[in-house]
Amino acid sequence: MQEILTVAQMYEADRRTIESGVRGEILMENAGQAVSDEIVKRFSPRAVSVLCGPGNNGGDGFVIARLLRDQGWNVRVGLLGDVEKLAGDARIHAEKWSGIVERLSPAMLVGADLVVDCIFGAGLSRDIEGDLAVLVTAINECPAAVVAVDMPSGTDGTTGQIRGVAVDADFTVSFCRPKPGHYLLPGKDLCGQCIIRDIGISADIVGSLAPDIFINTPEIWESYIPWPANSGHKYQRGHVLAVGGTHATGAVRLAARAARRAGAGLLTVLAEPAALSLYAQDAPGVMVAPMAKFEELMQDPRHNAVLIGPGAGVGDETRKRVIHALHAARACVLDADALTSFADDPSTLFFAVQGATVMTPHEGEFARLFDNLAGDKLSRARAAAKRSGSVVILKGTDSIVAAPDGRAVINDVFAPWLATAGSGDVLAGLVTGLLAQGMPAFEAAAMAVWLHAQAGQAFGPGLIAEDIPDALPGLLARLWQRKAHGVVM
Ligand SMILES: NC(=O)C1=CN([C@@H]2O[C@H](COP(=O)(O)OP(=O)(O)OC[C@H]3O[C@@H](n4cnc5c(N)ncnc54)[C@H](OP(=O)(O)O)[C@@H]3O)[C@@H](O)[C@H]2O)[C@@H](O)CC1
Ligand SMILES: Nc1ncnc2c1ncn2[C@@H]1O[C@H](COP(=O)(O)OP(=O)(O)O)[C@@H](O)[C@H]1O
Ligand SMILES: [K+]
Repeated sequence: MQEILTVAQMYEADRRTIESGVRGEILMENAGQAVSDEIVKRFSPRAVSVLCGPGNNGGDGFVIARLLRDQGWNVRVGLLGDVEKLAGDARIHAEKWSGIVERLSPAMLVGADLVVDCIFGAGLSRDIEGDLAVLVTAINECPAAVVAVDMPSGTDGTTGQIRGVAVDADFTVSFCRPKPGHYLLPGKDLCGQCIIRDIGISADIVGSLAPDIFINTPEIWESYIPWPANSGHKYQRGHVLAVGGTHATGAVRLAARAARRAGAGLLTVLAEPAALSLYAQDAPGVMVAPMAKFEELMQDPRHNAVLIGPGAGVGDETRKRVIHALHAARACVLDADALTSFADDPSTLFFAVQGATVMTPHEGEFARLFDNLAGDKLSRARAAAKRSGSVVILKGTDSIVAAPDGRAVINDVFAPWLATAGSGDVLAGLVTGLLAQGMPAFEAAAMAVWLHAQAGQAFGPGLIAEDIPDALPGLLARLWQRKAHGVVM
């Protein structure tokens, strides 16, 4: 599992490592070595300016400068403040640098082919302002390639937010484990390629911090995938009830296809008489029933998963069905209109949550339901999961899946092609299809986000929502191969 550590956890890992007998000076040497290795891998010797701040991020810079100069590079070093004011490991390494230390200013960029940003890392504590802001803007405007150490200066490691201004790096080398800010926007974009290097902090020490944020990889959920048994039949793969709207019928048709592709054994769309034939004619494998039968069908325990929201319409009818499904303790996926219908009274919705429930808001829907939650995306998603008692998928490029018990994953797959109408409906269907087969809510939500992102990335330009369900068999086959034969993805 690829753990993500908050900045506070990273400092604690550092502290415990030093307490266990590894000197901080060595960790800093290892950090500088890791960055200089990554630089040398990518560039031939050239004019490099290493820009150092007043803390340990700057200390890393002095190590990088020394190691590059030892390999024949033409290195300039600039420092914010005086060497005499540096403390601890940064001071030790600054004193090992025998070259000139210039004042940190945009003049450092003149003639540089490569800039190493060691101004601020994890210790960024306020907005970058004044002359420093001018310097950061100059870094972003100069033609040199930019390597950020730990974090692009100005990007908050925990939130990914810009504090004033931030360096826009070509690549970022960080240490031990990534921080949320490496994956949350805009941090993710500012990092460029993100490389995480070991610097001597053990896996045991990382484990002792009980990390509960992870990158969304198959290791998180693959052991929960409900693969059908050889002796299985369709009723063991769950029966989805999908509440279809009368007007925007495409939404549930997309969701239904995704739920079936995800493996749901049966799926029935409920709709008003005016729309019933549209759903019936859409795909031969879909069953339909009149909406008037909703409550009756809900009495049959075989109808074990319910999708409400895409194209459902905002209002009383949708509210009633949501509450009914939640009270019946069915696995529920609530999306779009099912969420917006509770904008005026979210606590009634949260109070009704009992069984496996997944809410899939985009930022707009999220704001309607959780209007007083502020802060970064990860914290808001986690707080929303706690408050609602449901698994929350807060969608976007950096989709978060958060569980009420505190676990969270962040999507790390770039797939901008997914920003297309109907793509969220497909995601909701995918989650429902997995829940119907008995997959636990957090794992089902995380797997659905992964499949969705992988499908988007694999299909690439030209993707429309209809393509996503049809990309699933290939991805599922890869997961199956991985289980059956240990094939690496
Ligand atoms: N385990 C690991 O990962 C390891 C990490 N290591 C490295 O250590 C780095 C963390 O070092 P760090 O704690 O010294 O913090 P750092 O980022 O240098 O900044 C603090 C300084 O900046 C100042 N300052 C802050 N914001 C400011 C602003 N807006 N405008 C102006 N000033 C501002 C702040 O001032 P203060 O708030 O105290 O007034 C303080 O002086 C980490 O990123 C990694 O590179 C490795 O060496 C080894 C192992
Ligand atoms: N730039 C992007 N990169 C990756 N995924 C994206 C991007 N923009 C949107 N998505 C994904 O596409 C889906 C869009 O959902 P939503 O906004 O509900 O659309 P719709 O209502 O049209 O179906 C979400 O799963 C979201 O995570
Ligand atoms: K930095």
